[in-house]
Amino acid sequence: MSENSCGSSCDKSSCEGCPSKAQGQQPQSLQVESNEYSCVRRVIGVVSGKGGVGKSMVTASLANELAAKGYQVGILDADITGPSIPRMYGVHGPAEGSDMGIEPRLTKNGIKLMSMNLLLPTEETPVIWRGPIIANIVKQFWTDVIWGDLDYLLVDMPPGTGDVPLTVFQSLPVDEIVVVTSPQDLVQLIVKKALSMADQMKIPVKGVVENYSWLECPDCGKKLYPFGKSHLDEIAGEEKLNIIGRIPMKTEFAEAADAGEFDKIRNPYLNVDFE
Ligand SMILES: Nc1ncnc2c1ncn2[C@@H]1O[C@H](COP(=O)(O)OP(=O)(O)OP(=O)(O)O)[C@@H](O)[C@H]1O
Repeated sequence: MSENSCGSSCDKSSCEGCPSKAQGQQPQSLQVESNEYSCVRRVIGVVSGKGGVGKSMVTASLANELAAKGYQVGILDADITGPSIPRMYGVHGPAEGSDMGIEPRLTKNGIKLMSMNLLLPTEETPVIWRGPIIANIVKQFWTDVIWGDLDYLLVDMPPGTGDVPLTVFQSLPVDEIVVVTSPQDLVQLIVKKALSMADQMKIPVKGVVENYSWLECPDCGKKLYPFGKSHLDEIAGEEKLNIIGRIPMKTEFAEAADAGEFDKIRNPYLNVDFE
């Protein structure tokens, strides 16, 4: 595992020269600076052109696989109106703050989390805010949260290509994106929109993950394709995309997420050789 430039103890002076600092200083950039006690080596945005493809499950699976490889990993839940990451890990708020910033919460497998759900009075409280306020909260998750030393910060992006994802792309130094899709015709078109947005923002695409690729019959073991034929190979070929994984529908994934025990989940369908 490569060292990040911050060294082991992260303070203001040691963070000078860290990638997460330098990018914020680019001229004419809309990017905001990370918290002074954060040293984040790589920021990976997990996006989908639309909701309902299991983006949060894929984000958490990628985080688990990277953490299992020994990397320091964080998840910034930028899905402000539909935050689901803390619940999946059984992590509850309130997150605590100090003069230094807001402390992320830790999952049982050592992943740092920040999400709107950790700041709300109750987890059922709805977030009924307009886009600019939501986008500002996401910025604060970068500027005010004490991420410390991280090899990877995975950003669970809000679905779609609207105002909030746009601001997130512009404000955070997203190094690469992972696109999550499912095997439906309509999704193919929507993936192209997500790719086109990344292209316009000049953010490289690390690869694509297809979720809900198949379902195994519990009786005969036969593979069933409830969402129809996959178009992943076609789209990956056309767009020259790296396929990171094809994930089947598995009851254990949904059960672990519902039970707040997603830290126990390993996802052998993902290839996270990210270096
Ligand atoms: N491959 C899968 N097998 C079984 N359950 C899954 C799978 N992928 C997602 N789920 C479950 O489906 C539900 C919705 O998934 P998730 O919250 O990740 O995505 P989403 O809400 O569809 O996506 P988004 O974050 O794009 O709104 C969750 O309970 C999750 O655990």
